[in-house]
Amino acid sequence: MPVAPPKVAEFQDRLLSLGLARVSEAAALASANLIGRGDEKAADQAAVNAMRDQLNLLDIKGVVVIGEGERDEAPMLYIGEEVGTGQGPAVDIALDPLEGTTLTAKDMPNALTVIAMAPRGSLLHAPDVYMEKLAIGPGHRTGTVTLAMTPSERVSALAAAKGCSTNDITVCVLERPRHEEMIAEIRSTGAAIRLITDGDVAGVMHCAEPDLTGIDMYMGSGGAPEGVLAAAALKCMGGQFFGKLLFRNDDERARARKAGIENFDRVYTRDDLVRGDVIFAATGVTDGSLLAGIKREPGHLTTETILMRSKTGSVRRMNYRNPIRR
Ligand SMILES: O=P(O)(O)OC[C@H]1O[C@](O)(COP(=O)(O)O)[C@@H](O)[C@@H]1O
Ligand SMILES: [Mn+2]
Repeated sequence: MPVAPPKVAEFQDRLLSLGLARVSEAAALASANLIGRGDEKAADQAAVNAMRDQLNLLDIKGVVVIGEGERDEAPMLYIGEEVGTGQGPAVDIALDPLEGTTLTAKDMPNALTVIAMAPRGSLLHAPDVYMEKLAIGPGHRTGTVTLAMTPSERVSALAAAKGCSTNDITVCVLERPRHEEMIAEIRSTGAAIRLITDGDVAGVMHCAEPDLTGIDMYMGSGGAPEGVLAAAALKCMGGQFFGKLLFRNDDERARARKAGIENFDRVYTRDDLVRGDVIFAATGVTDGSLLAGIKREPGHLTTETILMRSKTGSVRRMNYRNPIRR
C-alpha cells in the first residue's frame, strides 16, 4: 500500500497573524530606549534580537527570505535562517526589524518594525540591491500608472484617473541626489512632493490611505527587500505596486543569480513579489502618518500595531500596553 504523504500543516493565517503582531511589537519595544540616542547599530541590534526571540516561539516551519543580509554578513535573521518551533506550516518570512534605523537614532518620524509571512515559496527572494519602485492606492484600473511612463506622465495619468488637477497630487520620494532629476520633473507638473529621508516601506504604505496621509503616489529607488515588504502591505491594504531590480555592478548581479533571479529586466507587479496570501504586521517606533510611535507613560510603554491579512483585506489596529518591570 502506498504510504500517505505526511500531512502538511495549513497556513492558518487567522491565528498566525496574532502571533505576528507580538513579533513586531517586541521588536519595537526593544528599540524604545534607543530612540533619539544617535546609535543606529544598537537600535537595530535590539530590534533584531527581540524579533528573533519572539519569532522562534511561533509554531511555524519558517525560513527568512527577506532578512538582515546574507549569512556571512548577518549573524541573526540572515537570509535562509530557519525560524519558529518547526511545528506547523512551512512559511516564508520577510522582515525588517527596524525599517528606519537612522530615523530611530535621530527620533524622526515613520520608523517601523515590519514583518510579513506567507506560505513557503510565495515571496520573491529579493537580493539586497536597489529596486525602482512605483505605487498608488486602491480603486484604480490596473496599469493606470506604469514604470515605463516618465515621472510626469505618471502624475498626469493619476490625476486623470482621480479626476483632479496635477496640482492636487502629492508624490512621496526619498530625498537622495539620485532622485534630483525625477524630483524636478515631478515639480514641473505642479504636483507636491513629500520628501522623506528614509523609510520607503512606510512611504509606499501611505499611498493606500491617501485621505489619512495626504500621499497619492510613491516613486523612486530604494532597497529591494523593502520593496517586497511594501508589496506585502499593499496586497493587504489594496493598491498597485511595480518594482524593477537595479544593478550597479557584477557583484550585485551575482547576488541576484544566487537568489534565483534569472530575468534581470523584469518588472514585478505586487502579485509577482507576493504570489499568494500574506499576513503583515508593522509597529510604530517613532510617530508617523500611519502609526503612532512608542509612547512612554509612567509605569508602561504603549505601541500601535497594524495587522493585516490579504485573504480578507482585514486591517486591525492594536494598542499594546507593556508594563515596565524594574
Ligand atoms: O539609503 P539608501 O541607500 O538610499 O537606501 C534606501 C533604503 O534605506 C531605507 O531608507 C532605510 O532602511 P534601514 O533603516 O532598514 O536601513 C529604506 O527605507 C530604503 O529602502
Ligand atoms: Mn529597511
